[in-house]
Amino acid sequence: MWLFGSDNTVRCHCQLSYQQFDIDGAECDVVPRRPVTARRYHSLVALLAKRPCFVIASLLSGRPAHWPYVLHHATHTGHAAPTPRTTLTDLHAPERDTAMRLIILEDASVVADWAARFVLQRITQFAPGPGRHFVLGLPTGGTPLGMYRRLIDFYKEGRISFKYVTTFNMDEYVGLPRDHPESYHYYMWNEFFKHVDIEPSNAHVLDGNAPDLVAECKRFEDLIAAAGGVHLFIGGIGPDGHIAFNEPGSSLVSRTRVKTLAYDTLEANKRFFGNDISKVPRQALTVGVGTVMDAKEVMILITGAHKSLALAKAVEEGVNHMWTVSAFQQHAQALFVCDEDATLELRVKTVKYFKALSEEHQRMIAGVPVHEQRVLH
Ligand SMILES: O=P(O)(O)OC[C@H]1O[C@](O)(CO)[C@@H](O)[C@@H]1O
Repeated sequence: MWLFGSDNTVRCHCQLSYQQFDIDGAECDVVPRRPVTARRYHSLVALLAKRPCFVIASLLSGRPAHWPYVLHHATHTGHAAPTPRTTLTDLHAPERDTAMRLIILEDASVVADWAARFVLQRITQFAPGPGRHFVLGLPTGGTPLGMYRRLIDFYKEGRISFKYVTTFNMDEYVGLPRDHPESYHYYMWNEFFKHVDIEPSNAHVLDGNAPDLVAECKRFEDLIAAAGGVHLFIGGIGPDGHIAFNEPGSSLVSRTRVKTLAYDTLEANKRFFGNDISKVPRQALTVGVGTVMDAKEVMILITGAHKSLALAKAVEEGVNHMWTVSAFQQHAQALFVCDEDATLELRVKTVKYFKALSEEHQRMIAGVPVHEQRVLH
């Protein structure tokens, strides 16, 4: 057995490694640069037990040069060890197809409906129950409102339950009272939580009034880890391409922290504060790009012409910390779900390409088992 670990770390001896580690057959330790979650550790161990050859786990999302991998030598299973001919493509192969999918729908209401159906499918197929919670990351803002309304409809129709769902919200303003109509606590409770059967103790929103904001951010990360990580993180973006409140220039491996909001964000959000920019809180607590990247799957909702430049930067240009949502090009399972208006700055060929896949995209909300959903990118 070549794998050693504890709840918090994974370390293995291997014959193959990547980039900064010795390559060419020399045994070496591969130590992730940060702890892995207990859930990831356990699922890795489970995979090692099942797979005949070897398994690679990406432990830190981001640019390939920063991805440490755990390579499993198959000695303990009695199968052949991987050979040094393993290609970079093999090293990047995830459990399922890797795909950045752009799903282009008619308008904002169709986006809301599609997103809600996607959540319905994911939760239903996961079959949550006691001791088996589906973990959902949630956004606020105008864009996801329609999705929440559809989810409430599904709940009322008896098609979905949130009893065994744990949620983590992306962000919260600093210093805004919890009962302020623009606080994200207030928003989540009024727009969603109070209408469904979620246990309030399972619905986590950062506390922007905590006496120690840094400790609050750490507590939030710890809670996510204790929940076993996020299955599906849903996000919204700002017109400047920020995800959650990861403003332009944020680190693409950032974690939950305090952020000072950019002028563009204050401008964009003043509509919620009587169009008075001075009333918009200057700071927020936000999950980091790295926090969202850790989710198994990410769905980003983008509607309206005012987000079209951000969408183009997100999917057509390179990964760039000035458009933090572009980081999700490198996520193994990222969906950008947008309306026609948001495609205005995209190239015609980009739009045509992704629209040609729309039949496959529809399968994602049609009850087709996840493992049968192959997008031929
Ligand atoms: O959907 P809207 O109203 O454009 O708001 C999006 C905003 O919400 C956020 O998700 C903040 O919570 C940001 O990403 C963005 O500023």
